[in-house]
Amino acid sequence: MSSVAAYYNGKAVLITGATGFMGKVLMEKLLCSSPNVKTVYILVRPKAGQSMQERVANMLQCKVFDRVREDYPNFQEKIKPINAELIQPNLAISPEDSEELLSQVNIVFHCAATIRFDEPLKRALQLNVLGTQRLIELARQMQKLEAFIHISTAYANCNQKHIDEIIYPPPVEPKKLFGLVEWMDESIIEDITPKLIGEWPNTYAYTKALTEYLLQQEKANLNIAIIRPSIVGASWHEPFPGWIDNFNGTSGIMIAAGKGILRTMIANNDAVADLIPVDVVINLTLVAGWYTAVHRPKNMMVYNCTTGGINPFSWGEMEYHVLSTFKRNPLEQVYRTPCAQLTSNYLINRYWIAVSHKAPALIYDLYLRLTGRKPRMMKILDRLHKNLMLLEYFTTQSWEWSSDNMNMLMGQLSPEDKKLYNFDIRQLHWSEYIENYCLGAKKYLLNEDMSGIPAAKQHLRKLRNIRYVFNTTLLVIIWRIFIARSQMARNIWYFVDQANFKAITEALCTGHSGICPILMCKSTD
Ligand SMILES: CCCCCCCCCCCCCCCCCCCC(=O)SCCNC(=O)CCNC(=O)[C@H](O)C(C)(C)COP(=O)(O)OP(=O)(O)OC[C@H]1O[C@@H](n2cnc3c(N)ncnc32)[C@H](O)[C@@H]1OP(=O)(O)O
Ligand SMILES: NC(=O)C1=CN([C@@H]2O[C@H](COP(=O)(O)OP(=O)(O)OC[C@H]3O[C@@H](n4cnc5c(N)ncnc54)[C@H](OP(=O)(O)O)[C@@H]3O)[C@@H](O)[C@H]2O)C=CC1
Repeated sequence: MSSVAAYYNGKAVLITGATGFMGKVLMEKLLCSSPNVKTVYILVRPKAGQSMQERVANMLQCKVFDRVREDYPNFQEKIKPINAELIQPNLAISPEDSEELLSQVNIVFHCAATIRFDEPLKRALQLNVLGTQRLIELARQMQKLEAFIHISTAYANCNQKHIDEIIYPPPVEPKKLFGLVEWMDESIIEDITPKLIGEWPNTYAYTKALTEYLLQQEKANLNIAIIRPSIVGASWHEPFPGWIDNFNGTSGIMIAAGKGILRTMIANNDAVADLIPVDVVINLTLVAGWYTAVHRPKNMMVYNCTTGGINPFSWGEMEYHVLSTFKRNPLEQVYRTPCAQLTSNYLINRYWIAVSHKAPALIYDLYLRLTGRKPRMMKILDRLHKNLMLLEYFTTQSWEWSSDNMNMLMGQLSPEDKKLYNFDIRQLHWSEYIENYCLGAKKYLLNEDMSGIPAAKQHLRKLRNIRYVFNTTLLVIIWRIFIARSQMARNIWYFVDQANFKAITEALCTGHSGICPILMCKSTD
């Protein structure tokens, strides 16, 4: 029997952020690998007019739970949702629920966070930093707690070029900012945000750095470990290849490229695209939970969970594999044929934005207007450009992360555990992974069926023909304008015309055509 799986059997586990991308995969893997886990408590808030119960019922219908549903049809009985809101005092957990958590929970996985790069600082502080502080306060009172695992990000310390598995002190004490959040007006906080976040590219990475430091300060006798994944992508193997459920980071950009909307973006072709499959992160997280609880390391362990130093992959390679996959397996009703390029030159990028993004969008929106429909392409582009601008910081630079603790953890595993909780990314074949990722985005994000590929290819052919006709018409119009305005152009045209006339007459007389069909002029032989 696997030691890690055996550890979780009979344990009560608390997960925050269980309705999110990583939380769902964590819950699924836990229930699948340790079906005798005692209880999985999940902190869930009501949202978008749905009660907590409705949200959980909907979530459990999700495809990601197909495997566990098939293997353990009663898995839902293990899940106990708790109404909670991380930005409220005491997490807004009722006294009864709180009592149950305090007496039962053995291990906490803290995944909840706002991951938006444009989150106002006040909200990011309230949720990411203060929310964690509140959870730690709760954890301190848990009588049977064995480990507390916090999910951070590999980019929390992106102001460093080489990132070790240690906690870096932030420029401001997190607790000093709590007061600010309480009394200062939101608009004033907005105004001073650039000054406060300093070298950090956004409020997300900044608050994640503050949270790591806070955990170190608040640790006391708690057994805490921090997991720092880089850019989390679709699953590699589990629960099935290519599973993804959001448009964050890479996924939205991939789809925009596949739809033919994205033609140019700022990125360094040679910079490392530090993508990590979600199942790798979750396997490492579960193993770290076991290790923290069983071995109780003296110092708080930090696990950088990245690929760049072990199995590097660049943005240039990413571009190649994404486009190649979408050419072979097109998305439905694409706007234009997928064709895009990465450039680190801002001028060239601006040029292509004007020529290849905005001009066609204006024409398309005009066409929609003329046919009585609502124009939408410029709106989509505005959103895409905003998104790209926020990601630029990450696509133009490379970082180095040490991964000694991840390697150490691997060394602790039995062959059986290594298989069951595989996080050995040396085995990852990028071309295969990216292909599955793109197909996963097609199937699970856009709900497109693979049987629609022949029709999608037909649509691509139609677009190609439209492009040929459009380009030829444009060329003729430009040439006509040129001829009308330039004597030299008229002379060339006259010369070509004469040459063609001669060639045709000769051919008619001799029965042999020496005309070059492309240039429509006589070949030189
Ligand atoms: C040239 C060939 C290209 C080949 C591919 C190359 C890929 C390059 C990718 C580069 C990626 C670099 C990523 C670096 C990231 C480093 C991150 C560090 C890792 C982390 O620790 S954190 C996790 C990452 N966090 C994020 O990624 C958050 C970034 N996003 C945001 O901050 C916000 O989403 C953003 C960008 C401000 C946009 O906000 P907004 O405009 O308000 O839109 P929403 O995201 O709220 O979405 C609203 C709504 O629309 C749906 N949606 C979003 N995108 C698409 C899409 N492309 N197609 C269809 N629908 C989309 C979205 O799901 C929402 O729907 P709802 O129903 O939920 O309302
Ligand atoms: N995705 C990525 O690329 C990376 C993610 N990470 C980290 O991994 C963790 C999980 O990320 P991911 O799953 O992608 O993020 P998601 O945005 O998919 O999930 C975030 C989760 O946090 C919950 N949450 C947000 N606000 C609150 C609140 N006020 N009260 C209670 N719960 C709340 C959300 O609940 P609700 O459904 O109610 O909104 C959701 O369950 C985060 O800590 C993130 O920083 C790290 C590196 C990369």
